[in-house]
Amino acid sequence: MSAHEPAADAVIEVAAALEEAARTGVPCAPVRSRLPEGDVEAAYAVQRLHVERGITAGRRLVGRKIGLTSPAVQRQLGVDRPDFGALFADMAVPEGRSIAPGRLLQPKVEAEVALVLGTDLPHRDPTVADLLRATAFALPALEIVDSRIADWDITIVDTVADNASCGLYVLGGTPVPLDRVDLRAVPMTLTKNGEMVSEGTGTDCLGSPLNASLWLASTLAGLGDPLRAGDIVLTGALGPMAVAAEGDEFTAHIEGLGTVTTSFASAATEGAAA
Ligand SMILES: C=C/C=C(\O)C(=O)O
Repeated sequence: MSAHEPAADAVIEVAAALEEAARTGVPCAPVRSRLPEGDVEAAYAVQRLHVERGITAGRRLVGRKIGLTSPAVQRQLGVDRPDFGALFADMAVPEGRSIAPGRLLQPKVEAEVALVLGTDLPHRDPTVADLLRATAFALPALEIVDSRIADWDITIVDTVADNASCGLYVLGGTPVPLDRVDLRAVPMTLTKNGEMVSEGTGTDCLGSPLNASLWLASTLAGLGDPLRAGDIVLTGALGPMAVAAEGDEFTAHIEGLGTVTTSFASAATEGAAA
C-alpha cells in the first residue's frame, strides 16, 4: 500500500498510536478496529512505515524475525499463521548485559534458532539447498517479545502492525555451521530463574526452522525486498513464550547450538543494564 491508497490515513494513525505507546511506555488499545477488518496487508503497511521512519532516523536494519511459527504460541495468541517483523541493530542486547527496568512494556521470552546469512536469498521459490548454501552459521537466540497493545489483546492484524510484537533479542556467541546440526531435530529448553518454563524442538517451528526461513525468504522476495547477505533471521519460537519480570534470568539451551542467557535488571541492580 502506498501513502496514496485509501487506508493511508488509518495506517499513519495506527503507526502513531504504536509509536506513542513505545515512547511513553503506556500500551495502547488494540489497533485492529482502526484498520479495514482483517486487513493484514494494511497492518504490514503500518509496519513498513515504522521501518522506514526508523531507517530515516538512522537506525540500522539488520534482519527479520519470524513469528507465530509454533502451535504453542499460535494457541497462546489465538492466531493461525506466521508473520514477520524487522530487527534493528539497537534491539540487540549483548549477553551479559541486563535489560533495564522499564525498557519494555509487557515482555515475554522465547527461545529460537537464529540464522545469519552469508549470501543473498533473492528467489521467490528458494529451496532448502539455496538456504543451506546461503546460511553462514546458526546461533541460539532469545527473542524478548513485547506488545505495545494493552494486555497482549492482539489478533494477527495487531501484531503485524506492531512489528510482529518484537521487543529485543539476544544472540549466543558461538556460531555453528549448518552441516554440524540437524535443526529439525534439536530439542530446546528454556529456564526462568533455574526452572523450566518452555520446551520444544525444531519440528515445532513450522516443521523446521529451515521451513520457517524458506517461508520468510519467499515472502520477502515476493515483496521485492529479499533477505540479504549479513541478515539475521530469528526463525521463530520453538516453544511457548514465558512472561518476564524485573529480576528474572532466562537461559535457553538448544542442543547442537549451545546456550544463551539474558536477565532483566531490577531497579536496585540497574548498574550494567542496557
Ligand atoms: C508474538 C510473537 C510471536 C513470536 O515471536 C513467535 O512466535 O516466535
